[in-house]
Parts: sequence; C-alpha cells; structure tokens
Amino acid sequence: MSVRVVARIRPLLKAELDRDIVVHGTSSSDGGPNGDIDTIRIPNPRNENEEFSFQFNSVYGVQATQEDIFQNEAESSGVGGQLIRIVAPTINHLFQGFDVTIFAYGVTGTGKTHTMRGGKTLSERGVIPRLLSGIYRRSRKLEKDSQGATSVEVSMSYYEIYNDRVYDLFEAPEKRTAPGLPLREQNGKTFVVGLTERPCASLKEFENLYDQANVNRSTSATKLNAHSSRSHAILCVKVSVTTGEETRVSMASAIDLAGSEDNRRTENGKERLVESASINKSLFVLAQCVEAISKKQARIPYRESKMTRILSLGQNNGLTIMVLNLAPVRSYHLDTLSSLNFANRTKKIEVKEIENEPMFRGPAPIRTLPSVSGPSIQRQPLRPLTTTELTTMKNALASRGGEKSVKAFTVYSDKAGAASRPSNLSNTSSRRRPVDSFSRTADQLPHRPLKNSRTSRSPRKAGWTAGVSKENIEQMVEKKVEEILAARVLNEPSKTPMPAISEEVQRRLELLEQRIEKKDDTKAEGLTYLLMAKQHQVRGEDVSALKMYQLALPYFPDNAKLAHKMHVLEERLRVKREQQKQRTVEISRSQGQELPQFPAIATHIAPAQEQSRKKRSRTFKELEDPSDDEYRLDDDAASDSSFEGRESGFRFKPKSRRAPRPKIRVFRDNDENVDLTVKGGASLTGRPRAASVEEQTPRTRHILNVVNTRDLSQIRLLKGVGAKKAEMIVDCLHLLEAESEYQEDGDDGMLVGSLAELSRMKGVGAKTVENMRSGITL
Ligand SMILES: Nc1ncnc2c1ncn2[C@@H]1O[C@H](COP(=O)(O)OP(=O)(O)OP(=O)(O)O)[C@@H](O)[C@H]1O
Repeated sequence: MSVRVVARIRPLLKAELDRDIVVHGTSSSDGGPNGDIDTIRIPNPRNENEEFSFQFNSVYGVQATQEDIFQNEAESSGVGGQLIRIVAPTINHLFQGFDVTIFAYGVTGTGKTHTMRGGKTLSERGVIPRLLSGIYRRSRKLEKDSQGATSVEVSMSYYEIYNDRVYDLFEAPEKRTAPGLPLREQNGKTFVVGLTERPCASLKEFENLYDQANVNRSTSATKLNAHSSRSHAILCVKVSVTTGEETRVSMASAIDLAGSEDNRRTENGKERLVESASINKSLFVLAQCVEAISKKQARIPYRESKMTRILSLGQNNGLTIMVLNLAPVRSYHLDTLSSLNFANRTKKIEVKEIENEPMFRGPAPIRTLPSVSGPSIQRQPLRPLTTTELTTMKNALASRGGEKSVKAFTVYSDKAGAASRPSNLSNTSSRRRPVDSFSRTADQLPHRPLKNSRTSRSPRKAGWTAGVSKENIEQMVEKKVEEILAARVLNEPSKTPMPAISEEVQRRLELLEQRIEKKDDTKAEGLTYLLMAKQHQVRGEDVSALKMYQLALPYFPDNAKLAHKMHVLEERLRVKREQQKQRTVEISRSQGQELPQFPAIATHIAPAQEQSRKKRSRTFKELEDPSDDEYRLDDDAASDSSFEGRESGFRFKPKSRRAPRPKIRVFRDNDENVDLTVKGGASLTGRPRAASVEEQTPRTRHILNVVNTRDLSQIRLLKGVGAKKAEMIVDCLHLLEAESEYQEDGDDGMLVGSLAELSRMKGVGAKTVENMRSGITL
C-alpha cells in the first residue's frame, strides 16, 4: 500500500481577506463515492491561462472542520483510493497490530499545528487528541467486551528535532544537554536513546502530559506566523493489548513538521535564520529522499538529517498518512506548487503493511505500570527484548521447524532493496523483535559489544587498522562518540568494556565530539544562502540566485559543484541578456519603430511571448547543471512541461475556453501640452531615459507618477486597479529593480517610462491602461 495523502486547505486568515485565492479543491471525474473533493487545482504561475491539478486520496476545503477531518469510524472507507479519513482508520489499524504514522507537511503558517494539535475547545481539538480519545474509547470497549480478559496499556513519548538535534519534550529546555539525544538503529528501526516514556491510563492523563510537554516545544513569532513551530515534533503513542500471555504492541507516530520558509518573506533575524536553515535543510533532504525513492535510486539520503532518519518514509511499516496543509492565497503560490509536487511524489511511495507480531511473556507476573507523577519514574529507552525472554510465536515455530520467519529478517538500511537482502546478522539474532520497555529496565538488558571493542579483542588486535579504510575508522569513531553520548544521557557509565585506545584515537574522539556539537552552527548560515539561492532559482530569479550563491561561497570555498553552479548561472544570464537584446531589436524592427527594451518583463510578464520564452528555455537547457541533485528543490513545480505525462494524479490543463489575451497594444499620446520629462532615473531597461522616447500628456504623466510611487494605496485609486493588480504592479517593479541591480548597465531608479511599458506588466494589459486613462479627468 502506498502513502496516503490528504490535503487540507486552510481558510483565509483575517489579514488575508482581500487576497487573491489561487488554490481550489474540486472533485475529479473519478473522484470519491459521493463525488467527494479529491483534487487540488492551481494556476500555472507563469501563465494564468493554464492550470495544474493534483489528485489525492482526499481533499478538505476551507470549510472543513476539525470534526470533518476526524469522522466516525463507521463513515470511513479508506480503501482503494477512495475517500479516506485521517483518524478513524488509524485506530482500526493500531488495534489490528499495525504501526501508524501521520505527518503534517506544508509551508509555514498553513495550519499543520492547527490540524495536528488544534485548539483547546472540544470542537477545535486536532487529530492528536481525537486519535487518543478514539484509542481510549476502543480500549475500554475491548476490555469490557472481553470481560477483563484483555487489557490495554497506553504510553507516550514526545520529542522535538530542533536545529537537527533531538530533545525530549518532557524535559524543560534549561535541562537539555547541548548535543541532544542520540539516535540508534536497531532491528531496522530508528529510535531515540534516553527518551522518557510515560504511561497514560486515561485521556485526561494524556492531555495533561501532552499540554505540559508542548510548553517545552520551540516556537517563535515570525512574520508569517505568530506561533511558528521552530522544530519538528514527534509524538509516539504505544498501545499494548494483552490477552492472557500474549501482548501485541503497536505504535502510532504523529508528526507535526516545521514548515518550510522563504526567508525573503519571513524577514527572519539571525536566530530565526539559523532555525530556518535547519528546517529548510531537513525538508529539503526529505524531498531528496522522496525523489530518490520514486526514482528507485540505490542511495536514499535518509541519514543526512535526523528528521528523515526518524520518519524513514518508505522504510517504516504499517499505515502512513501525509496531511498536506495548504494556504489558498497567491502569496504562497510557488511554495504551494512545490508542496503539491512533493505530495504527488510521496503518494506513490509503497509502504509495507506488516503487522506487528504478538509477543509472549514468560511466567513472570505482568508488571503494573508505575504511577504517572511518582518520583520513581525512570527514563526508559526504547529497547528491544532479547529472544531468550520474549519471542514471537512465528519465530518460535519457525526456529522449531528449522526455518526462519520472513518477517524476522526485515532489516533496513539506507540502501534500497536492503529489506530483501540476505541478512548477515543472523548470528546476532536479527529477528524483528517488538519493543517492550515495560518488562525490563535498561540495567537488565544485555549489551551488544561495540564494534570496536569486539575488534580490539580479535586476534588481529595488533594491526587491526591495517585493512580498514580511513573512512571506516572515521565511522567507527563517530559511532563510538554516539555510544558515549548515549551512555551520558542515560546517566550511567557505559557498560561497554572500553577497549584500550591509543592517545591518538582518544584525541580524535574529543575532536570529533566537538565537531558534532559545533558543525551545524558554522555551516548553518552558508546553508541558508544555498537554500535561498535555490528558492530564487525555483522562481526563475537567476540574478538573485547567483547573488545568494556568491554569499554562500565563503562557507564552501572548495566546493566544485557550487562553483560550477555559479558558472552555469552566470553563463545563462549572459545568454539571456544577449537574447533579450536580440529580441528587442527584432520587435522594434517588426513594429518599425524604436522601442525601449524590456529585459526582465519578457521573462516575468508577457504571456503573449510565452512561446518564444519556451524556445529560449530550450537553449538554456543545454546549460542545465547535470549535478543539480546536490541542493535540489522541487523546481519541477515551476517548470510546467516537466509535469506533463510524468506524474500520475497530476494533470496540466490549458484553460482553453478563455479567449486568447489581446496582443500588446502600444499607446501613443498625441495630446498637446506634452511634457517630455519623466522624473530622473531609468526606464525599465535600466538605462537612463531619453527624453525623446515618448511624448507624454499630463494624464499619462499622472498615471506613470502614481505607478512609480510603488505605493499600493495610491495605485489602487487608479480606475480598474484593485488590490490584486496594485500588488502585482509593485511586485513586478521590485523584481525588476532587484534584477537590474546586478546588470552591468543597471540602475537603481527603475521607473515605468511609458504606457506601453505599463501595459506589458503582469496583470495590467492594454485594457487596464485604457481604464486608468479614462478614470482621470484633467
Ligand atoms: N483550518 C483552520 N481553521 C482556522 N484557522 C486555521 C486553520 N488552519 C490554520 N489556521 C490558523 O492559521 C494560523 C497558522 O496555523 P499553524 O500555526 O497551525 O500553521 P503551521 O503550518 O503549523 O505553521 P508553522 O510551520 O510556522 O508552525 C494559526 O493562527 C491558525 O489558528
């Protein structure tokens, strides 16, 4: 079964009421059983006459309430691509012994936390409290129906990944250790070492713990969200259903990811920028993982961020639901497309529906859970039990019959196809063992000897490094550091017998430890520039992208790929400029007149020139960087043709019914009393304006003066110009200004010099200019 994707469009916020809505939920022809909404439609930002549509398992529009998202179990279907609900099928799966992962994904301020956590009132509760409420309800029913023969225990752990470090949310921020908690992989699962696990016997207990822990979550105000989550929050709820000697444990993970941020819009300060870089980086790695999975690449870069290691998309078993949160407004247009593109890929990831196997307790009496608030609470790392004490029925039967259970060898690694790879861990028992932290304490757990400790005791002791590569040594040392950190976190000395290590190795250990603690800070800023560069590139703003790469360069001085990228961009801009000049000359010739040049408008504005732009982009393709994967974001969102026919569930549709846009008209002001001067500065070309280019009437002058103020309130007063058009005009001018800043002959004072230029601007057109003129009586 593949990852299920449920999209939710949030309503307009107060400050957005006058904004343009570009995201719409509709129902596809092959939609849900009752014509349910399952498709998102959004215009192509480069050509408003075209539209993209994305089909998901379900789409919730702006009217959808928290209750709608929940729904009663009776109403859920959740099969065969039909409408699915988020919470109800989750509970079914959990009690059938499957693990469940629900994660909310979206740009900052699109409603992830609102969907997952929700508000305080009953009706405003989000997915998580409703999920827990359902779990307790189902538990009570099971216990009652079985007349006490079955009991259900629920426990939770809750942590955040902040700046790529893992922190226990049951721990106050001031008690955190700087490096955070380490991660470990065991039996194909990634878990956090030293995490608190709290039993919670009732919904009330859960809510108390959850609220308490949420206070510790890192949030801050940004320009786009007054309560922006600065971390990824991961809630793990363990449900253990015991009947007689058999216990079946399943895990629900509810993940509220931090939102991606465009730092030009957030106007983040330094601290927020570092957070933002970390958030964007992890989301970027996630996108890379999804891309690698969908392209069936051998290497999936899970390990490049803690979030992707933990989420393990495509590696985890059971049911995985992605909630795609979207804002409907135009200001999020490109980000929304990028999210939609990501979701479109994610929905194709196959997830194994492997049921957790029951485990059997020995004769030892079942331990009662410690009290929630008592002083005796111990931090229980999630560790598996050994096969000597707990074993699955299947494994027991299989070993009796001399066969190994297939599931017993579900070992995953970064490499695709690892799950089916013959295990080389058989002698260390690679069976898939369910986690049970209730039955044993950390002290009772046997320790697997460390790799290097085993090695040190091997007969090759004296020259054991001889055949080991530098890289391997590095990895071993890094692993050792993690072990030591883990032991520290557990407040206990490492029980691993320490091998005799040389002073040199000891020194390197210390250096490495320092590096682990510091490495993020030093590169975070550079990384921010890289990500911003990529964001500019996605928007087709090559000049700004180049500028960002230049700013990133000092942080990655010897990075050949970065240098190559910059070279490609420089070359592309050079070609662009030349083609622009050439094209302007051609236009002028065909119109038999001298026209000013419109270098940037041609790229960003004129839909009528789309065809020639496409031709040009083919030329640029030759310059495309073949190694673009390194910092790759979802550029596809902006490159219309790359979607076509490639992504199922995605459709590209030109709005054919719309009348073709009128050809650009050139206005001539032949009125008398012409004033030839336009206030100093440059035309849109960035060149100083020649007084003779166009004669201007007072009316023309008035319009141009108003437009050139870039003042929204003034521009809105022009006839036929609403808030949306005014914003487009101002955005366009700023964009041109930014571009001209980097042009050799650029000038800061970018002004619209004629009505012809104005009519070519995005969203304006000849008719609007005519309107503007007719509204002025002089
Ligand atoms: N469905 C909705 N109905 C009403 N208000 C909503 C809805 N979704 C989001 N909001 C409001 O939008 C704002 C942003 O939502 P929220 O904080 O959940 O976004 P987020 O995606 O978690 O952002 P970040 O990534 O920055 O943490 C909040 O004020 C929230 O109350």
